[in-house]
Amino acid sequence: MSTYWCVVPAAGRGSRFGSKVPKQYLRLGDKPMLLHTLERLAAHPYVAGLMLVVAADDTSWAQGLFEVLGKPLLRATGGAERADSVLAGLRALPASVEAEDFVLVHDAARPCLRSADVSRLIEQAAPAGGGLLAAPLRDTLKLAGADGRVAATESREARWRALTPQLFRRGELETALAAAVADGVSVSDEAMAMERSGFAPLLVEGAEDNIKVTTAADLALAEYLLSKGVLV
Ligand SMILES: Nc1ccn([C@@H]2O[C@H](COP(=O)(O)OP(=O)(O)OP(=O)(O)O)[C@@H](O)[C@H]2O)c(=O)n1
Ligand SMILES: C[C@](O)(CO)[C@H](O)COP(=O)(O)O
Repeated sequence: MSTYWCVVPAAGRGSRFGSKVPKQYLRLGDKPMLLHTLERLAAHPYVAGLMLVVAADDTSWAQGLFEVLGKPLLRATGGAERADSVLAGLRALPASVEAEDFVLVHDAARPCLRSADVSRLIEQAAPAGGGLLAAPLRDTLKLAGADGRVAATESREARWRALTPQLFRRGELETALAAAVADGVSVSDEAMAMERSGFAPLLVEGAEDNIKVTTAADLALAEYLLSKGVLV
């Protein structure tokens, strides 16, 4: 069975959350959010190892982590933007990870990841050359005007919310991200970089509860979901 390294961008400051410590280090139940995320990834049989990308001034417990649930954990230093951090993580992967090997990228801020979603992503997106977990929009979509009122109702037809993990070949993703960074284009996920390079990633439906913890309300929801033991 093929196994895949996972780059985990965890070098953000959590400015929208507004906590004293970056949100990925906040406790969720019995352990920090980041450790929930790392353990859920490491527990998956398809995951070979973890490349944790932390801020240059990170002095957290994560500096002393060298393995999670028996899977190796390496570390790289992140950059100003998420794309810079992901690129740094890709470049720091072991030489044994060939350019044509697939790698996963998963946000540290998404601790509610389901094992079944990782399996589905890999099994469907690898044969397709790469792809991402995503969730189809199910609410009516409104465009806000400057006055805070509805400017328009946008079609939700064929609109999906990008999640993570995302799965691409190491070499292709490194090239695509480096090109976006060099062009000064802000790419908010790996798929966008790949799209810029002319590749059409496969959309693989993932669970709506694979939430990205951005605000305090998200943290409470993530804690509830993790406490229920339903994320399989
Ligand atoms: N320069 C950055 C920015 C973000 N991230 C990571 O990318 C993931 C998703 O980013 P986001 O939720 O936006 O986290 P923050 O950038 O920390 O949040 P904010 O935008 O509110 O500051 C997080 O795990 C975050 O740690 C990163 O590794 N490097
Ligand atoms: C990668 C991502 O989680 C997909 O939805 C999202 O783009 C990250 O955005 P952020 O602003 O860096 O949280």
